[in-house]
Amino acid sequence: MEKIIVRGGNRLSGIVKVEGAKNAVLPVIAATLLASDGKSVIRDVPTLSDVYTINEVLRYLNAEVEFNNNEVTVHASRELRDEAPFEYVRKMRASSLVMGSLLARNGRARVALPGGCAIGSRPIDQHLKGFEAMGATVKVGNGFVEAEAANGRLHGAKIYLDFPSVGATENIMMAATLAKGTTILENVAKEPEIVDLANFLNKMGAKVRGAGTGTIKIEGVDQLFGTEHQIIPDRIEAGTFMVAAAITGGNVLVKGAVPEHSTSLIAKMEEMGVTFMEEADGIRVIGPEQLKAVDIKTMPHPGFPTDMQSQMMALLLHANGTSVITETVFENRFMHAEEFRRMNADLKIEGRSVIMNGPSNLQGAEVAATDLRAAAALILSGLVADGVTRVTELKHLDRGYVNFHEKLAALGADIERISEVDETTLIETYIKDMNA
Ligand SMILES: CC(=O)N[C@H]1[C@@H](OP(=O)(O)OP(=O)(O)OC[C@H]2O[C@@H](n3ccc(=O)[nH]c3=O)[C@H](O)[C@@H]2O)O[C@H](CO)[C@@H](O)[C@@H]1O
Ligand SMILES: C=C(OP(=O)(O)O)C(=O)O
Repeated sequence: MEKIIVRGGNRLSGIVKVEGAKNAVLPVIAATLLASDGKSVIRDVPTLSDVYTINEVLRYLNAEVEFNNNEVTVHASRELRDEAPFEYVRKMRASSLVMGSLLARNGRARVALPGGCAIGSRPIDQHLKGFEAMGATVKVGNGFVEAEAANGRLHGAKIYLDFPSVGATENIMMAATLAKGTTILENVAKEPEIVDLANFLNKMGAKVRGAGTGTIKIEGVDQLFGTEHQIIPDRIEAGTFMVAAAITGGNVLVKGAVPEHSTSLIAKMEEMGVTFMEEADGIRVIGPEQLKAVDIKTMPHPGFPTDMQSQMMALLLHANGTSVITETVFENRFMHAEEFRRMNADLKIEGRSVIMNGPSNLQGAEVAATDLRAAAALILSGLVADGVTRVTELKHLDRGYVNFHEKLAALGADIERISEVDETTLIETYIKDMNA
């Protein structure tokens, strides 16, 4: 079993470079399927397990995919298969983002239902509502969603999302690019990753307007073409390193971080006493001697991002006073709270809120990551806990962070990643050797 081992107490200083955004690159790679002519070249692609998974999905669908030196190249001009099986969607929910592209390209798509995960039930009803409005017949059965466009092509429609879902906005936007007529999508997600996808689609020849606002208008075109694109920096990875600097009272330049992508996070951390300085190539973050308690409510962008909620919990546990975090985006994104409690955190869960009395006298312990952000958050707490923290279930961390422990070590953290052979494996090997 792999573990990250952190010994708390070091202040971080230096420079850390942010990777391309996971949540931008996954929909962009899914969108490359829309190009029936030419190759797409995507730059600044992070070497994350999720990227390898989406590449495998595309290969299964009959696209040619290469991934070298942070560059993904996709040729999708051959005839594509219609189906994304469960083995991929189970590994990564975002695999369901190929549905919009497949439906647009092939007029038909069959994709395994993603199901829930550690942070909530995560239905895709809003994606399906959009496809139906555009003329698709949608059937759900045997663990799959099957959608088929009448006469093989979707048509434009006016669609109002019940909630500004990131995935639904992306999936419907991709489906609408090749539809006949104009689609008007209202109450959409406004995340920077939506804008990045729209920019990519437009470079492919699509006509998408309004990304980043509450209404997106997509005029369907007859064909899309491969193009080149550089992925935006990962604002959640950047935010995680901002918290790392702040929690240790350190001084770190987060290179590549875009201030406008992290407005709500920076505002909250400033309220806590953290200093931010915009520099030519990033944001410098300076942690105070003592952090102040604040309240946080997660919201769709430009509100406070749910993907920074667990890292902020680590920071608030270290702050002076009572803080409340309210999670409004996912109904069950507090699994990490129990792990923090194992580190002696003083916190109480009340419905959708967690109340913390800080500063907690955090103690090192063995804790298990429950999702990718929880993994990062537990490591952040380990940076200031008394003694040694061991974090397990690192497969979650590898979905969203490239060389996380190495980047922290370069900033001065006492951290290593080890591979421990567990006792059962040792006994099994011993018995095998005895019998040989
Ligand atoms: C790969 C990717 O980009 N993942 C991000 C994306 O996930 P994802 O696209 O799955 O998140 P959504 O914005 O769709 O989900 C937000 C909420 O809406 C609900 N919902 C969503 C769709 C739907 O059809 N019906 C429905 O009820 C979900 O259950 C959830 O409670 O946005 C989330 C919210 O910022 C982030 O935490 C994820 O990191
Ligand atoms: C929840 C996240 O990702 P996903 O939607 O891919 O599970 C995340 O990036 O924090």
